[in-house]
Amino acid sequence: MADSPRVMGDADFARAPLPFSATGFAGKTVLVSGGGSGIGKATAWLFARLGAQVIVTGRTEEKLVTTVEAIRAQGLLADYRVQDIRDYDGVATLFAELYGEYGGVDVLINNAGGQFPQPAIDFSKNGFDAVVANNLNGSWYMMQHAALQWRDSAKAGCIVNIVAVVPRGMAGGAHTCAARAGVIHLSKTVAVEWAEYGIRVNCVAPGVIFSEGMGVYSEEARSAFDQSNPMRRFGTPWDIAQSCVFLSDSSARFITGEVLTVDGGGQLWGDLWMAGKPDYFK
Ligand SMILES: CCC/C=C/C(=O)SCCNC(=O)CCNC(=O)[C@H](O)C(C)(C)COP(=O)([O-])OP(=O)([O-])OC[C@H]1O[C@@H](n2cnc3c(N)ncnc32)[C@H](O)[C@@H]1OP(=O)([O-])[O-]
Ligand SMILES: NC(=O)C1=CN([C@@H]2O[C@H](COP(=O)(O)OP(=O)(O)OC[C@H]3O[C@@H](n4cnc5c(N)ncnc54)[C@H](OP(=O)(O)O)[C@@H]3O)[C@@H](O)[C@H]2O)C=CC1
Repeated sequence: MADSPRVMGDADFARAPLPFSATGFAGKTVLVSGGGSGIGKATAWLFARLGAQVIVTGRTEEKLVTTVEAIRAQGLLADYRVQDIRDYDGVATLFAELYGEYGGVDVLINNAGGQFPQPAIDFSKNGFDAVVANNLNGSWYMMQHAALQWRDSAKAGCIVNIVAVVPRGMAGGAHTCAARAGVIHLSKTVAVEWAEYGIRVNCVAPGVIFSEGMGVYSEEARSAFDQSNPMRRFGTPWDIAQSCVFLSDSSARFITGEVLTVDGGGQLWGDLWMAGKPDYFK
């Protein structure tokens, strides 16, 4: 049971922890999946600059090494592990190793993922399965192993799942839309189940963010992306990194089960076709 509430006053406000203080994450270990590029790389950098020991994971060692070396060159703390998030046993081993080496992680930024653009009617079985395995199953394996470690070591924890803006669907990305909706509702559910362990679970839904990942899309589709929100521009990986820090810091200590949409208003105005707009809709 939580302590009885007490009205905060001047003395409390003078001392309450500041979010985004330059050393706010000192002594914390932050695991960022997909940290070798784009949003994950930016997020690893920001946590490292705020004092955290960051660990980046992904499938391609070269990208992880480049990220870790650049962060270390600034005198900051970074390490990497090669891991495919779709490998359940590998994810279990990753968390066991990090527990042995770093005493576990404090924050999981579940960012690894992606998809290919294609009209849903043309999906092959393997194509659909690969995207769901990547974004839903893989994200879940990471969430569950983080939570198991926190529960078993009686330690609080925080998860931020990077999803996508799915309330209106996502034309040309039905597979990823299904998977991300799954992650959002997994998050809302375990935010309740895991509150008793001191674990907060939130999502960040990025709109169009200009990252290395944009290379997955055709020039025709990509050239319309920046017109899919009322700000009429792309967001940056740094925009998403800051949202991840907000949700992981004391700024969000009373926030769980939430989806923070960071899309320049795209969910309210404009349309996005991941595989290009069919003539019928022009
Ligand atoms: C715009 C705003 C919204 C979001 C933006 C972002 O997310 S930006 C970030 C964007 N960043 C990323 O997305 C990066 C991460 N993305 C990825 O790694 C891949 O997209 C992945 C999720 C498919 C990984 O799957 P994997 O390693 O398991 O791949 P695999 O090679 O083993 O293939 C498995 C099946 O998928 C099929 N298939 C694959 N490509 C295509 C295609 N273009 N077309 C059709 N089908 C395709 C492939 O043919 C096979 O089926 P088959 O032939 O056996 O029937
Ligand atoms: N950019 C955008 O506009 C948007 C992005 N997103 C999501 O944000 C996240 C980051 O995307 P972004 O930075 O833009 O693009 P990137 O393609 O640069 O990032 C995806 C990262 O995830 C890693 N990854 C992919 N699959 C796996 C896997 N199975 N196991 C481990 N690592 C994996 C990739 O590394 P490697 O291939 O080496 O494993 C890569 O570093 C993704 O989930 C993406 O779908 C959502 C909405 C919009």
